[in-house]
Amino acid sequence: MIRLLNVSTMPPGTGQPILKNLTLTVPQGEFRWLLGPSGAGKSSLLRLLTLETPPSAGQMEILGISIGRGASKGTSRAALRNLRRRIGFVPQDYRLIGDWTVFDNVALPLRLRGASERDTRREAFAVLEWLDVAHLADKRPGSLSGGEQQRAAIARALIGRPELLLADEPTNALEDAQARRLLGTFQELVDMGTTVIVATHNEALVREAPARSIIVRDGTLTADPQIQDSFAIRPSGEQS
Ligand SMILES: Nc1ncnc2c1ncn2[C@@H]1O[C@H](COP(=O)(O)OP(=O)(O)OP(=O)(O)O)[C@@H](O)[C@H]1O
Repeated sequence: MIRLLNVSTMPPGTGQPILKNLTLTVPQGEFRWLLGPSGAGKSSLLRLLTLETPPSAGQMEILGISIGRGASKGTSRAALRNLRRRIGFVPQDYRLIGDWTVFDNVALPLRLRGASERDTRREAFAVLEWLDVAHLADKRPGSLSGGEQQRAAIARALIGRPELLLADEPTNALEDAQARRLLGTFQELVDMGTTVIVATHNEALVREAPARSIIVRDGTLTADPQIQDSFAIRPSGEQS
């Protein structure tokens, strides 16, 4: 469950809020598209939800944990660290560590949790295979194509079986078939009780899997005109 009540964010040096008075609830196990024009605040909202940017005002609760103003002031560091490990994030710029292999990048969330090397290998290869990049496990990210890097970043976000998955434009470097396959993965996660929020400009993808949307404009939320009951992938070829 995500709950925001009148939340604003003001990253250091900005002087004014980027996100203003956001009030929002997303129940556990639901899917939301995160939509809005370029510069509207989608990435900023995801950074708030991944706890990278603390709220500057308002109240916020993520996966049952209340996040205080200034983050570290209101919630203990240990609680924030534990909470971060329950969240999977696919950043727009992938943020793969260039000196590490794809395998080590993808394994990181499990290693941070203290998983055994055997479990880490098994899980890492399972997600790498699922995303069709297992053959690249020993390569460095710099030698991969954009789409391969994006799939490695998605694998890293999925490996810990997160309770909350946040993805920033996760299909912009993917081919259509891969993007459609990713929709299937989102569906599986939602079926398992994961909350999934995906920022995208890909209107065709949204048409293919209509769902409720969080719509951001100028740092505020606007109403979703097309309320869908639940995330549902349309059979191929069906038109809206
Ligand atoms: N750290 C920061 N300092 C100053 N301004 C920022 C910062 N982060 C974001 N902004 C500004 O906040 C606004 C929202 O940016 P954000 O990246 O969240 O938009 P977006 O909806 O994700 O855009 P896009 O679809 O192009 O990725 C923009 O005007 C951006 O310049």
